[in-house]
Amino acid sequence: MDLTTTANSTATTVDDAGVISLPPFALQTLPHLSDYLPNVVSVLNPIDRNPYYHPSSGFYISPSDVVLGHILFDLSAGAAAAAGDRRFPAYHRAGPRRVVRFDPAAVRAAIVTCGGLCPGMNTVIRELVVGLWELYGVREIYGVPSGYRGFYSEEPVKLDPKMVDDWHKRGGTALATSRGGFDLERIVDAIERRGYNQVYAIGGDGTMKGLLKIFELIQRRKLKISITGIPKTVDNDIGIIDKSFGFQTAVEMAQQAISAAHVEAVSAVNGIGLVKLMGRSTGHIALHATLSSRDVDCCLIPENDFYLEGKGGLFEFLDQTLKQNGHAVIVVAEGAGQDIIPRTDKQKQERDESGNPVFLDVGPWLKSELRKWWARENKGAILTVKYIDPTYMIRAVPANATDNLYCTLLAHSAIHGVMAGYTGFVSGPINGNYGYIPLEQVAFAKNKVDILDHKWAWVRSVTNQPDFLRGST
Ligand SMILES: Nc1ncnc2c1ncn2[C@@H]1O[C@H](COP(=O)(O)OP(=O)(O)O)[C@@H](O)[C@H]1O
Ligand SMILES: O=P(O)(O)OC[C@H]1O[C@](O)(COP(=O)(O)O)[C@@H](O)[C@@H]1O
Ligand SMILES: [Mg+2]
Repeated sequence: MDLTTTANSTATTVDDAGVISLPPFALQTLPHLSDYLPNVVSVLNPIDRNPYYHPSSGFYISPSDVVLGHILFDLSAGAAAAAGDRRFPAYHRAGPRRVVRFDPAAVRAAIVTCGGLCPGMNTVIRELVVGLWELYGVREIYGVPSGYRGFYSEEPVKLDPKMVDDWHKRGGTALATSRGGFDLERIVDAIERRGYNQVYAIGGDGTMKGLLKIFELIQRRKLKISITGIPKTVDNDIGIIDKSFGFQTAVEMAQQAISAAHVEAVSAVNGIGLVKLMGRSTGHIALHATLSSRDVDCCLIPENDFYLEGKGGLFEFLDQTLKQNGHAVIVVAEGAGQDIIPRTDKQKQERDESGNPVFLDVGPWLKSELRKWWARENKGAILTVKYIDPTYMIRAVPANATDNLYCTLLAHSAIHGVMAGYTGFVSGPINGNYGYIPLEQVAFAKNKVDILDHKWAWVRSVTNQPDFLRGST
């Protein structure tokens, strides 16, 4: 099939019999080394010669294998017509290619971890090392310490399967990570000087934005270096992919904090258990932890502004809940309520080393506001607020079994793509299958909680919390 032609054909149609033809998909072009280097080697995939594994007929992925970015459609004629000539993205499927564009003996691979921690980072590193070594016979694999700054300021660490053997059992990143230190020219100069021709960057949205700049400079310099990003974010704030590795582990860890808050709340007179969870600009952890716990009475996330006083506000809701149940559990994402916490202009400007906004701590602020409210409104009665902040505990742990498996598939997908000569891409699960996504898209695709969809409606029906749309309740 000629995918280019398919990608360019036209609109949704509804024929006389009411049969709907959906618009065709648009194949998302992946950058490839051969785009700017005409003479890149082509060799048969060394997996073919593996003495222990004989690839089956369907083992190699062809360039026309795709994963669809959208799998839900409304087939009613009206909806199809409304879709018009909108084309739906299709991504190249991840996996081994019959022909690779690197001689494994000539590969010098660099692995770097950037940004905040996330369960599973060590597993990804381990599987990159083991996969490159065992599947492709690569022997020159280096860990870049301390994030992006490590390229130009630290000595690399040579890695081999023996060294990384038990890394999947450890939290954090054995390579160390950091924020800031992004000096484009110095990083690319160092990559060139060290002779790396494959770079695997494990990081979040910031890392991907930086990697895009690295990729563009490498292209301008016409270097034979493949660049790939492995999406990491405990907050699950990266778009296009189904979810990020380590997220499930973090949600699981959050349960312990919520259970403790619940026990404290039910064991006190007018007890409120307040738990703050990670989520700088997205409330996925808070939302998923709430849905899986069932002990939560109110979930506050950055995507849904809330207010304290008056009709439909948090205090009114808590008043009712305490009267009804004698206790309440609140989960608040760290990025929630930032607009209503008083702050100075200087505080509003504050940024971390990577340029991320520095938030005021919503947990202690909310705890203090609850106490003030109670003192104002309920003179004489007891109120107990127990505040739990498990922040780093949910991300500084090893990945659970599901996340470990996910990390392995991610690492292998990345290796296969890079060995095939693709560059400037990110691997990730798309609707349950692994695909390659242009780095440019991932760097700017934000995954926010959609408060109009069913999942948030489910939170509201589980908690009965207000929607915080003033005047509507
Ligand atoms: N817009 C950007 N351009 C270039 N580099 C960036 C950009 N944003 C972040 N970075 C760099 O990427 C690295 C990780 O970013 P950070 O935001 O801390 O974590 P994460 O990648 O997990 O979001 C840091 O070294 C930071 O300097
Ligand atoms: O490690 P730090 O700098 O304290 O950062 C804390 C932040 O890191 C996060 O875990 C997200 O980090 P990333 O952007 O690196 O994925 C947020 O939830 C939290 O706000
Ligand atoms: Mg980030």
